[in-house]
Formats: sequence, structure tokens, C-alpha cells
Amino acid sequence: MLLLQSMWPLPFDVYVLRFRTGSEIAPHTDPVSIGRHFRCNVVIWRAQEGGEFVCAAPIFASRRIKLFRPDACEHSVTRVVRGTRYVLSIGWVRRSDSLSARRPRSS
Ligand SMILES: O=C(O)CCC(=O)C(=O)O
Ligand SMILES: [Fe+2]
Repeated sequence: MLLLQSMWPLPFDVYVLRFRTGSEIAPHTDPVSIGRHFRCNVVIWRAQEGGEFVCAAPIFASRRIKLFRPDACEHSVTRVVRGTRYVLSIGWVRRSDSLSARRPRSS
């Protein structure tokens, strides 16, 4: 369920995701056309069994909080075996990319 979406002050969205028993997400990336995609997922309700977020190189990960680059790091959610999982998912895109940092200074 989409809660909020805006292009200002930077493109962002806020979702609540519900994973019922039996649901899962296969490995994927979430590319953006320009910039770098960041996402902070807060697991507000854990499944009783399964429903684990998998990402090889998150920026930060604890039991409840997952900060990662969905465009750059393949991620997935294991099948919810028992219970329901709820996630508050906040995503944003930073338009500047690493190339702008490398732009030569005019002097
Ligand atoms: O529910 C999750 O932990 C990850 C869902 C997902 O694929 C995403 O937030 O990009
Ligand atoms: Fe994703």
C-alpha cells in the first residue's frame, strides 16, 4: 500500500508492504533511470517463521532495519512459512551519481 510519494525535495515514496503466509520475493534489483536508489525498510511486524530479507551487501542491517541500495544490490525475501510480515518501506533517489564527484574542477 502506497502511503506517500513525491518528487520534492527529492524523489521518494513510502509504502507499507504486507506478506501473507506463502508469499515471497524472488531475487531482483529495482533499477532507476537516473541516480542512486536508496531504501530503508523497517520490519514493523516479523513473520513467525520465514519472511527474511536477503541482501549480500546492505549499507546497514539489523533485525528490524534494512538500509540498502535496491538498484545495486540484488535482494529477496524468503517465503513466509507462518504468520504475516509487515514492512514500512521508505525509498528515495539521489540524482547525483559518482560521476559528478569525479568531474574535473575548472581552474
Ligand atoms: O520486504 C522487503 O524486505 C524487501 C522488499 C523489496 O524488494 C524492496 O523493498 O525493494
Ligand atoms: Fe526490491
